[in-house]
Amino acid sequence: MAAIQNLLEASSLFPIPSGLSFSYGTAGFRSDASVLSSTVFRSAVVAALRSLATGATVGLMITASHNPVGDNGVKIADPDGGMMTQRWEPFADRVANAPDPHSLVQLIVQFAEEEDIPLGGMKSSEILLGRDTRPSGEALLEDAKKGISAVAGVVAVDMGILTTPQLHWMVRSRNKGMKASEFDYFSQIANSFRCLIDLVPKELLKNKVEGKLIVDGANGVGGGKLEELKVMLTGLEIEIRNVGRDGGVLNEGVGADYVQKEKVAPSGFGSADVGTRCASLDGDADRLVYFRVLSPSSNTIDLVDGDKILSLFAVFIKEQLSILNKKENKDIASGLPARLGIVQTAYANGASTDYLKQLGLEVVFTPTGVKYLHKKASEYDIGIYFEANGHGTVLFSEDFISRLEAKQKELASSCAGSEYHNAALRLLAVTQLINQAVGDALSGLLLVEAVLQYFGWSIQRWSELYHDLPSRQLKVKVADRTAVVTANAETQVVKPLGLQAVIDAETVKHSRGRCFIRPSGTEDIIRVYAEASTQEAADSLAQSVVQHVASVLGSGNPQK
Ligand SMILES: CC(=O)N[C@H]1[C@@H](OP(=O)(O)O)O[C@H](CO)[C@@H](O)[C@@H]1O
Ligand SMILES: [Mg+2]
Repeated sequence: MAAIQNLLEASSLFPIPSGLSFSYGTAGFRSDASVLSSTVFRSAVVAALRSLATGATVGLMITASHNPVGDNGVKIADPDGGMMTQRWEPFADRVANAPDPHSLVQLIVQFAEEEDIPLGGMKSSEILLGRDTRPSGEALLEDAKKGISAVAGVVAVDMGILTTPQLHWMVRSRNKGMKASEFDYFSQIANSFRCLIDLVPKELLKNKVEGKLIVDGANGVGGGKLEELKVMLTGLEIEIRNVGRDGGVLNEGVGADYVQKEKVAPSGFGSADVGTRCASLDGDADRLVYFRVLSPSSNTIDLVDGDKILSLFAVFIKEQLSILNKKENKDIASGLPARLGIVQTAYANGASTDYLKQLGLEVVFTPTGVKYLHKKASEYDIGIYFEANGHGTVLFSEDFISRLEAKQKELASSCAGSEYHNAALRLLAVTQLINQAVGDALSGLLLVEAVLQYFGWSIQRWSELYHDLPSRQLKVKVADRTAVVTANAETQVVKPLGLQAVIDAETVKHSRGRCFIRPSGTEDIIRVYAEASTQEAADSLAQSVVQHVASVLGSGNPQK
């Protein structure tokens, strides 16, 4: 068949580098950019098959997020704008590692048969392509285009340089038959932000949140995009630094991952910024953390991480729901019942979980990686999920949105402008503002700003919602990280046998001690996380577990 011959010829131009193996991991394939040509080509083939299988538009993003500038990566967005279904990950792995074009094509033909995917070009579909600002992105994007055109019937639409969440948003919008350009993205979030600001209760306007927001763009794609968005915003003063134009290197001493893991101010921030509300994006702008520089003489910060962003959103949404469901609300026959769920991972600070539970909220845990959190959050009417590192969003079920729209209409005719009506309008604006496809630093940032204005809170007041337990994260390089197998949302080691008992024995030595280890899905290391009532105790717990891990698994080399 011509289609098969075509695929065979195209793939023979992309030999896989010898001695390497690729894994779809926590968030797509990532590696040194110089070895990724064949992986990107083959991932594009997988994306094309995915779009034929679903009969819908699929996305392919070239990014390595917070990794160093020399790395790159590729991930696939499913038709709903979320991460590619986990069911296809083993196939993506086999495709990436097939030793030669013949075995690759054989694998594809067999999979296409099993999944009933038409390979002969009888069906047509499209892939939206995006990339971040990495210098290697341009050439890799060309490789992706070749992968797509190797599959008959599928066309590539190059959307240019984008943040990862923009691409996911576009895929989702396209498949819903909605406008899906970058301008549409900016318009939707700028308009819904304006709507939330207009709905700030007048009596609270006097508590106006002081001063401007300063944003660290990680020298990545987010800073430039925020500059474009900024001109469409009213009611917010933003200064953007580390946009990547003045010689700064992507993710080097800057960005959300650095700020969250090192707990220091990014480069370009210093004594002049003490006390100011600051935020940091990661390299592809799907993560967001806030911080405040504490002292003119050091770069220590008060970190306001993903757990606190989650808590802020939870408090706000809970308040709007309780306004709508007030017993004395005579204007509506029934309230607006909603199942609100909070989703965290084991990296969530224990103090945040305690706080959220004290608010009476349902908190559940999943393994690391937004693909797990997102899925869990989508089981609720409103699901709020965040990783401590600042990746997360708020998901609203279709059913809840239609009930909310109906309620809004009902209130508009019975009591327009009442607190009930305003609460419904606020929730509707949140459904428009916060990215429904994936965690998005730009839309998350605008929701944080709108909620701070609503409450009239400074960053300091927000940060005082609860006090983080001191924590420490370390990495250990070991001979084979896959030797570690975990269970219970990664909080327990099941293999190697005996290691969990050793971790437990160290943990009980410390007041409020909590510690777990897991193999990273994005780096060739084991991560160690420890928490305790003092920083010294958290450090010492993490350090001693690092040593045990190294001695059980071989070759320890603790790094921050
Ligand atoms: C501790 C940590 O921050 N882990 C990150 C990191 O995954 P690892 O599997 O831990 O390397 O990158 C993922 C993708 O960005 C992100 O989802 C996750 O939270
Ligand atoms: Mg990222």
